[in-house]
Amino acid sequence: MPAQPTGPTPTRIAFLGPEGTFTEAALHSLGTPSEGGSVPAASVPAALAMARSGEVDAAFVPLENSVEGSVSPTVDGLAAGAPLVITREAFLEVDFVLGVRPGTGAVRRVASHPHALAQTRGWVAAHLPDAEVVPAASTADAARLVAAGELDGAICPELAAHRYGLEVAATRLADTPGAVTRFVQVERPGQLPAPTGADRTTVTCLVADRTGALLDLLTEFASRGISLTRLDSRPTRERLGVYSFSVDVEGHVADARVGDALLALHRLCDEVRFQGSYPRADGRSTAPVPHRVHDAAFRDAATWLDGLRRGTAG
Ligand SMILES: O=C(O)C(=O)C[C@]1(C(=O)O)C=C[C@@H](O)C=C1
Repeated sequence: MPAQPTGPTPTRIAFLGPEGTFTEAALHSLGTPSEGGSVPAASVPAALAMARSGEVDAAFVPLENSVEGSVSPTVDGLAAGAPLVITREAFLEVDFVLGVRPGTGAVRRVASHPHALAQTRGWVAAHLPDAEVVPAASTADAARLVAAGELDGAICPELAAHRYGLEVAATRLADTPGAVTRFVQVERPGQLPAPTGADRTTVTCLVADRTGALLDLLTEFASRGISLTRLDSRPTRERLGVYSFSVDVEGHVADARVGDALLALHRLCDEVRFQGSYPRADGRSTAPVPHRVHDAAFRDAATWLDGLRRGTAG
């Protein structure tokens, strides 16, 4: 069951457009936006910029796909620039059709979003071996370009083919059936969604280029019984070999073990960027954690230390 944020619902949300993208479908899966409430953006960076400037209340963007992995423009776009925090997420199963203008003969130039091209590489090699493959800003943008006569075929959601008046020439193009993309809503920092018991926290950490830096970082989570659900290393663009780590972990910053891990990361890393605690939407609850890292264990330990410092306990 999709989890809902507890803060005020944003009224205007920019999404990776144009109309007909998987991103739009995922946004609508969370509830029908009010009239004019969802605003198409030309790219992920454009959607994030609109949220940062206040032109919209939030941006809705793809973050990771079960077959192709992370969506780099989103991971990188959240790691740099004014802070944005994730407030909710959605999952959508993605499959693709080949959209063509009615009456099209040979498909010489076929386009889609790079993530979609990567997920249909095998199908294209088998069925359109001679076609030129062209990257597009999104799957729906590819459909729009085909409708405008600039390309012959779009690898896109069925909805986008219909939206741009294309004929569906082939279905089920995904090389790996059942692929799922995870989308996130990001907003300027404000009130956090309340903990639900099945939450996720996202942080990006910059650590000095030294032996064991990643191991040290992971140890802070492992030693507190915190499970990771995503780990990305991304170049900082300074020089070869310097990376930042973007991680999703189970739990909410309000949970003692997660808060304590973030304190440790703050001491350990050159920079820690908190990118939100929010309900997870995959319906999975947090893996059971040992008693030693329950909130009560942290409270007990703090009381004990306080007693030592006051000289009232031994
Ligand atoms: O182009 C779209 O329709 C998108 O929503 C983007 C996107 C992505 O970035 O991964 C979303 C899901 C699919 O994996 C392919 C493309």
